[in-house]
Amino acid sequence: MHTTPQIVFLGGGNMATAIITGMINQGGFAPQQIVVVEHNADHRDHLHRTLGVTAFENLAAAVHLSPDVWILAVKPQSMKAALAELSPLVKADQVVLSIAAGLTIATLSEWLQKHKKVVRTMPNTPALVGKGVTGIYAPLSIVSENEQVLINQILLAVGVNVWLQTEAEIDTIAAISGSGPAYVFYVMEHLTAAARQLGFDEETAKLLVQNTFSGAVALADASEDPVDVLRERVTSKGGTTAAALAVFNAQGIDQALIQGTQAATERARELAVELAK
Ligand SMILES: NC(=O)C1=CN([C@@H]2O[C@H](COP(=O)(O)OP(=O)(O)OC[C@H]3O[C@@H](n4cnc5c(N)ncnc54)[C@H](O)[C@@H]3O)[C@@H](O)[C@H]2O)C=CC1
Ligand SMILES: O=C(O)[C@@H]1CCC=N1
Repeated sequence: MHTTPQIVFLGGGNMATAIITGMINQGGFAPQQIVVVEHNADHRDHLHRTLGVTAFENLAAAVHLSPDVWILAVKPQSMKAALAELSPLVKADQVVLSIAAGLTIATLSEWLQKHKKVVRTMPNTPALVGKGVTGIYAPLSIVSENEQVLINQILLAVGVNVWLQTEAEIDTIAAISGSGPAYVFYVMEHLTAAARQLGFDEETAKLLVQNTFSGAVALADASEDPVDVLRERVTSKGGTTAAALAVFNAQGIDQALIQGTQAATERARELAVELAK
């Protein structure tokens, strides 16, 4: 590994930009340590202008690069074509870290001419504001301790990391924290609609819901009590909250959450097969 690690991103869209922003603004990385290969000129300009990183249009312009870590940040559907170009440039001692949903280590390794040091991660979109959760699966026998430290440092720049023991856990973490922001937005969306039905205008409904969510999360963060205790504290006996919760329970919302996350896990497994083609 270089004394000052070098990182190359393949793809410089939303997620790569979020990670690079975190690496430079919070993670202690210098712009000189990072290069991006990105087809889109606007994305390249943005990365160069705002963060000072070098951005190349394609891998042909980047053949001289020899990074410690390649980060795969293109969409899953673009990955096969991207790896066909990348494959000849990857050396055995370099880590290839994927943030793409659904593509297994076996598939990525296959597309990289059996490259061994492949690490798989499952980020989530709050990474865009530095509050992400990233699941990381790195086969520990083939990724050194120094490499693990570097991977941890890169992803800590956009939130918290959870190191997983098996690759199968990437699918279950996808069902919780990967897709989870969508579940939260779903509840926010429908609570906003409920507020509209009760007569609030759009702006007030949004304000009520947004601040109720951020306030409740801040309270849970600040409190040592678990969320069920916090919930009970809001719920007066025979009061309004109890009336609402009785309906939620009767509708089986608790069970729906379990079944929904099971469906997400199953879909992740199916996607792995579909995307491998
Ligand atoms: N768990 C989750 O919620 C999330 C996971 N992800 C994963 O992150 C990855 C990136 O997603 P986004 O940043 O949202 O996508 P994006 O579309 O914003 O960025 C991808 C970029 O790759 C570029 N690109 C495509 N092929 C290329 C190639 N061969 N060489 C160079 N550049 C190329 C495109 O021009 C584009 O700017 C995806 O694989 C996705 O699965 C992203 C967001 C959230
Ligand atoms: O919906 C998806 O398939 C991806 C994985 C986790 C979040 N988005």
